[in-house]
Amino acid sequence: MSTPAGLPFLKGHGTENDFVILPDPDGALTLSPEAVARLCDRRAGVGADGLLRVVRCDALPEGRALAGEARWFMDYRNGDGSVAEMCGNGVRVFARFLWHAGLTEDTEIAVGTRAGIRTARLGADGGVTVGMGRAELPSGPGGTATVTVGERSWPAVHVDMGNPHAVAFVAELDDAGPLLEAPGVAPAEAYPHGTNVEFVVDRGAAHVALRVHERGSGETRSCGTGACAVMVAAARRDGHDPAADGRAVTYTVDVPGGRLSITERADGVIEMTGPAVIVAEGVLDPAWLDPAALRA
Ligand SMILES: N[C@@H](CCC[C@H](N)C(=O)O)C(=O)O
Repeated sequence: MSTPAGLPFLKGHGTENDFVILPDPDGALTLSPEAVARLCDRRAGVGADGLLRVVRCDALPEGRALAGEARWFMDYRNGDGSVAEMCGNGVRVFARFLWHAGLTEDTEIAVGTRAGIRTARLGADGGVTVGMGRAELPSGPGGTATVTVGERSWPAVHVDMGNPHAVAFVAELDDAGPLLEAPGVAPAEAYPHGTNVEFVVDRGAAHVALRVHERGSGETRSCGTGACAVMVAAARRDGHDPAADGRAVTYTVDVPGGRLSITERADGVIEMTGPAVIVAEGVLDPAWLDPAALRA
């Protein structure tokens, strides 16, 4: 009697924001939120903040419009199984995976995402630089918000990096407490689909540190889009606006899991550089997760 083959997977991280990577070039898998949450479960599953499904752009309805610009689509899911538009650390790990798996020979790789094309450049030192697009800072009532944890509240800046962020400058990173639940954010209408929340302190000139509570994942050790949102909020606060004054600016952003270097170029495009690591690869036991259940 032959045993059914299990599903191949990899595990990777970028500044300790960790991911289950599921190669699915032909888009044959149907990933329910429950299946994703099970895979990302840190006790009963593989364990991760999120999941990166690797699909050809032309094999996925959401990717088809991007197929002329990118071969691969990053289908990103949060640890609770919800879908998100973008994941900055994820794009670096995704690009590293494509190279690792021999799916590309290019060191500059266009990746399709729900927020559009992101281009990753693999460095010889293991670092990856990603063109993250331009930040949007909505003006008007939705441009600022109030973030609340327990009894404490802070004003926050709304920054859109393809996905939503509320950036709050605080005196100490511990001020927000253990972040066991999603911080409250008001007005709710500013974030109709929920938001990621970053707490930020200064470490020096053009150098900040953050903690993050990610929508759909909880507190994580890093968030690439969050770090970019923080960089932009800090730059505007410090009087820098490259797209307006033509002068690029670079910030160091420390996250609990490492360090990112983020530049806002004179054309307003944000570039983020940081590590991307493939940790392990293996096969899911078919007795634990029957691949047929994902191909239904
Ligand atoms: N960790 C990611 C962001 C993942 C998506 C986020 N939780 C959301 O729901 O928008 C990053 O590195 O950017």
